[in-house]
Amino acid sequence: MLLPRFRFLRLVASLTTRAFSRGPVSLQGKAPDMSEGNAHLLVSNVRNRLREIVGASTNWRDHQQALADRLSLSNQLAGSQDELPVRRMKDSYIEVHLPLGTDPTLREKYLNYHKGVRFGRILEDLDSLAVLICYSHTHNKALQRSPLSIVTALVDKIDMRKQVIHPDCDIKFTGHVTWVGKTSIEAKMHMSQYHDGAYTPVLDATFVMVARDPENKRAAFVNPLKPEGPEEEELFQQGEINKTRRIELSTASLLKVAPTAEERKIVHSLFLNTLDTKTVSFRSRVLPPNSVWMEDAKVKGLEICHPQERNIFNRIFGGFLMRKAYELGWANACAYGGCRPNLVAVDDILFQKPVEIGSLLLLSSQVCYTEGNYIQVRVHTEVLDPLTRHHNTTNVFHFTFVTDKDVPNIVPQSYGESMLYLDGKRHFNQTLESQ
Ligand SMILES: CCCCCCCCCC(=O)SCCNC(=O)CCNC(=O)[C@H](O)C(C)(C)COP(=O)(O)OP(=O)(O)OC[C@H]1O[C@@H](n2cnc3c(N)ncnc32)[C@H](O)[C@@H]1OP(=O)(O)O
Repeated sequence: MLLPRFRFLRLVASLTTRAFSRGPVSLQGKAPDMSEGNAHLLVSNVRNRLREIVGASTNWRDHQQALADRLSLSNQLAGSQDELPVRRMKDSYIEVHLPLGTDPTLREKYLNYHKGVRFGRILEDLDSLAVLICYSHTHNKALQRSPLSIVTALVDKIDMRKQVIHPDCDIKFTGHVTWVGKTSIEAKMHMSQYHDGAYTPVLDATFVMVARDPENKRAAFVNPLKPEGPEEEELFQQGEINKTRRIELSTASLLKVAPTAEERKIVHSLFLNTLDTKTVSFRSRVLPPNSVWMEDAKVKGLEICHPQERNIFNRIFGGFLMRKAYELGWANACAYGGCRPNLVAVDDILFQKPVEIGSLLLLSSQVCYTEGNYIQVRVHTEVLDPLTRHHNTTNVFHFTFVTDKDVPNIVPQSYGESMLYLDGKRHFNQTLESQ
């Protein structure tokens, strides 16, 4: 059962996102200008299109040569943002189809055991689409290849509008650039599914991508964006607000500053609830009824990063990392709740460092916060250097799941776990607010 407030917020959100769901808001129902040939593109063609844009190798044995070829594009980078032509939102608008209803072979790739759609696959598609949107925004007709390496920096938010994605109905993705900084781009995407004679919204996603030089070493300028009309102005302003919010959240991170007074009270109350009243000891702890120690709500995994999962810049594809993290997080939520959870939101996926091909990637998922029938899961990934045994964090993922019945309360024991709990609570509250 959904929390009453949550249900109300979802309704508000579906009204506010309706304008976006029609495509770039300034188009007023007219077909977008598809001068770059992105009309009626199939998801299966997106990656090939990306390979063409950057000149990526299709065989691993050629990747060194492809990298060397890209190096020569460095002199095509703009020296400043002012040198680049201004773009409109409709310049980057794309519409991409995933014909699950009409292509049974494709369906097999997306089908899960429970006759639903593998959400991890959708995450991969969204990541590729976000990159294509950014290349459409930065497209320069005079150049055969783009000198820019566009990478995923952040999945700001993915809000589910529907919990069921049918495996046998066609899917449509639309999206475009909504905000631009100097070297970063915000892209919003919308996914809908054809069911009962009409396309209905399934999810809204906001990604932040960063442009780098051909070697993926330094940031590179991107074309400015000019919003047209009040609705595009609003989307652009929202992009500014999102940027400020991200800076504020990062400043207030529990990794940097102490919890607020309110949060300290929560932690202390959790601590008091676990004290053994029979002993006068801070050490003796008792698990309250219908609760699980945080320590017992982890699932871990390992991926060996093979060349097959590389992106167009010969690093591990961000979508692959998201799929693996999502599936681990889902499995953890499933084991924790004792039933099949549904995804409510993906929030604040940070791509801190690229993952090199050949890396040993350790994934660790933790149920970090629960409330009623909601489970907040954090997945942390790090690369292990087997020679030096050094660990390096590459990504942090946050997923909110809902189940049909209330789940046990998660209880932190150590101070570190309490911070994870508070961080999970912050993400959960943010999810509720944005719905
Ligand atoms: C062939 C089949 C595959 C086809 C699909 C292709 C898909 C390709 C997409 C990918 O797979 S990318 C792989 C996953 N992503 C990564 O590996 C990125 C890993 N992270 C990094 O490399 C760096 O953290 C990153 C480049 C994102 C940022 O580096 P820095 O922190 O040094 O950035 P810098 O300080 O130079 O700032 C550059 C811009 O990024 C912005 N930025 C940095 N971190 C950010 C963040 N976390 N959130 C939002 N914006 C951020 C920053 O504000 C600034 O924007 P503006 O110039 O517009 O002001």
